[in-house]
Amino acid sequence: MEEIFFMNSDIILKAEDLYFSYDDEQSHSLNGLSLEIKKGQKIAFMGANGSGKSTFFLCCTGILKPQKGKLFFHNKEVTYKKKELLDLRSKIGIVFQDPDNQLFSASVYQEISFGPLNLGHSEEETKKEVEEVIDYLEITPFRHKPTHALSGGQKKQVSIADILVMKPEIIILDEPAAALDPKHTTMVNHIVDQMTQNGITVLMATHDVNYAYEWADEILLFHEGKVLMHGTPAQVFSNRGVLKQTNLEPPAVLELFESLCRKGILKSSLPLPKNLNALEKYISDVKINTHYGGTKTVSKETKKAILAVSFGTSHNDTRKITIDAIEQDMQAAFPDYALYRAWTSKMIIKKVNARDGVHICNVKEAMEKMLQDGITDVLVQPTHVINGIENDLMKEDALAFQEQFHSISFGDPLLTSEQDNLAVIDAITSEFKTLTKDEVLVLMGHGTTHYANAIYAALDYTFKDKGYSNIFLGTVEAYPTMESLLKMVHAYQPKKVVLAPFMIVAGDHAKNDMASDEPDSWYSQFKAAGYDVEPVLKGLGEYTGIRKLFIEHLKTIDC
Ligand SMILES: Nc1ncnc2c1ncn2[C@@H]1O[C@H](COP(=O)(O)OP(=O)(O)OP(=O)(O)O)[C@@H](O)[C@H]1O
Repeated sequence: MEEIFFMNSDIILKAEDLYFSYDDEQSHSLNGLSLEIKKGQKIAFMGANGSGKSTFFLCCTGILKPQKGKLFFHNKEVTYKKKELLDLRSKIGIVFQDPDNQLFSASVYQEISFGPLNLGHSEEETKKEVEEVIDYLEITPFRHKPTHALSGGQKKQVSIADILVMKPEIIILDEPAAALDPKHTTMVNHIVDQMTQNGITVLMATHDVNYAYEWADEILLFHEGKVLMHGTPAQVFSNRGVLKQTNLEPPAVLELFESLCRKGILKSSLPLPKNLNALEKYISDVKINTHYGGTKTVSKETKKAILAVSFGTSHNDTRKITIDAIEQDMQAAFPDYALYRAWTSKMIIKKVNARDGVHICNVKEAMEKMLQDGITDVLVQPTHVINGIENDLMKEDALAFQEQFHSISFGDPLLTSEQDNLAVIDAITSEFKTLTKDEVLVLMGHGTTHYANAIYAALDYTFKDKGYSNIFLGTVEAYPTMESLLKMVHAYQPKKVVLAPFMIVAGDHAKNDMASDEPDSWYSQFKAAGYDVEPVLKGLGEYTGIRKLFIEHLKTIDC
């Protein structure tokens, strides 16, 4: 019986623990590979030579059969039975790196018509399909040449035509620009763009970091036959550790952007530029405009708004005294501005909607709402703690509306400058004035894989530098970890540990990971280490000093 699994309907292709060996299991070219591909996405497969990308592609099209593991296409397990393979190959097409491995007919027409005829299409149908693709891929000028007499670029066009004529759902391109000159590379890239616009899912193996960074929705980084990391191009290319491990360099535009930030020419709080044009725009905005973003011609009437962007929380108790309180302070400080709210966590928005019937806008929806309300100038103030992934994505979403507003300006997240760090230390120490020398305060930050995570360890250091040797800052998801905190607290030898969230709200993490009785909560772990432990369920949004700092960030951009 066919095995049908429940999966997210967006997932078109899924690999589960695939193993493949070319040499009777002496070595594994696929080594427990698992991945999921969403429909309509542009996925770049990257990684060192020999990391298994092509082997995976050959398994997807049934040219190779994995020795272990499962592959699903549209939720259905690929069984590699002969009958099924023909159908699979008409839906998942592969364009090989070397066209000579693909083209085997004498003429261009014969070559492109082979697939449809093989699928049983009539001569007439096939002719129509082939002519369409010849026209679409601009093959007409060399359509009468024998295939062996074509140039490398022309052969590539024909090998793409071979696949496109089958109207596949997924196209796999194995280094499509390899050995092509810049003109033909641009042409192939253009064809790829058209394919994705037409809803085809494109999987592309490439070593071109600059192209992948700009083109892909997601990068899958292969290493030794499995996926080492996957994520948006910004997430993957910000992780220098994994790039080094997979022999990749960061894209030039990112290196240049970081260098300009280090020199103080650009603010590192800007979203990562997607390409050289975006970077150029940042640079030209520096000269002419302290804001960047809005390009719409100034209208006589301006209508200003603040968009307060938070991660969000499903805990109404903490929301009222943190996010709501911050927004109330913003409104009080800027009475002439309309105030809008957006949250960035899709999961929380969904949860609140289902539970309370309340719809909270995401950033895009809030921008659309402001447009409808006739807002011309927007100050976007995140309540994010650090300049991490959430903040970058939020800016990308807001800037998608760049052309429709006169100006869009962004306030910095909580911890952006040296002064911010000192102000946050002040806000926290005034909140915990009664802390004695026998007691330590351990703060729980969120933590992220983004390089901005370094701020947590830096702030922990600054607490000590400013004389607060009994205040420690760790994170629930990254470094500094609970393990480091236990060591550091142990070295201090306190009588009591006070725990508090270093997050805007005292929500799930504070209630569960920090303060609950669960054996792996921070409360239980410090308790088990022999300390008297007092959790304080107070989000940073409740601290007057923290709310004040967000208002100052807003005032900095309102000029
Ligand atoms: N036909 C083959 N016979 C034996 N071993 C092979 C064969 N093809 C690939 N391999 C081995 O399988 C491993 C994975 O190779 P694969 O071609 O899948 O990597 P890749 O990530 O596509 O590399 P590249 O970036 O160089 O195209 C390598 O160790 C390679 O030597």
